[in-house]
Amino acid sequence: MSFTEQLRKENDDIFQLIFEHPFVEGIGKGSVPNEAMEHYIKADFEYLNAFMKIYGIAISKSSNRDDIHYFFNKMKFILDDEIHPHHNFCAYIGVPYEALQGHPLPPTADHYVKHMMYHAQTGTLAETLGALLPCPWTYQEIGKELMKKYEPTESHPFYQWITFYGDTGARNVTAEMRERLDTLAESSSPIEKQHISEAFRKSCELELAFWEMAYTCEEWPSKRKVMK
Ligand SMILES: Cc1ncc(CN)c(N)n1
Repeated sequence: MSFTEQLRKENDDIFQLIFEHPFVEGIGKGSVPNEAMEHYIKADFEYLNAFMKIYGIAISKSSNRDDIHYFFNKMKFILDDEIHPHHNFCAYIGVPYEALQGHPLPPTADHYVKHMMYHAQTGTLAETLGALLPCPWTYQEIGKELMKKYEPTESHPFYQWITFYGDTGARNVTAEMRERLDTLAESSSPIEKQHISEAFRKSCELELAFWEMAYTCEEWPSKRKVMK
């Protein structure tokens, strides 16, 4: 079993909880409360901005052009392609995308991006990938699960979102990241592998928490607007 297969197996409990989450199930059924969706897009736009900055940190840790090229392409994927699922959600709630950009992150999303930043700043490239991998992997599996369970057609309100993550483009993002991490893990020490596993599990937890954050429209306790 490869290192990332092992990670997937150890964290299957969280993957199953994600598939069952009411926000995710709502995408499959074609009905999610507008406020939850708006909360999700606001947080996810800024989350993906932070994700690209972490790719930037990963570039600074890269030792060859192949790695630099890889992270550069993944950044492009977020900029050019991953806006489509956001547009799908915006169309559903009838709010312009621009109105949902530039908002401060709610606590859970804030925690998630800082968790990834921490591993990127203090850990190796492999540890950084361990913290990043649940992002593409959980969504790719959500897309696959929803396609299998709901067999959406073009008239489904979230057809674009589901097919985007269930289709080959998103599958490749996960496969390529797994391949890189598996290669790096081959020369990682047991303690480094431990750090990668911990970073991976916490990111899985935070993926689940992100859906809950959006579904419950989580705010900072004081309700006062926080600075970005
Ligand atoms: C929080 C989160 N996790 C994952 C993805 C899919 N890249 C996303 N857009 N947002």
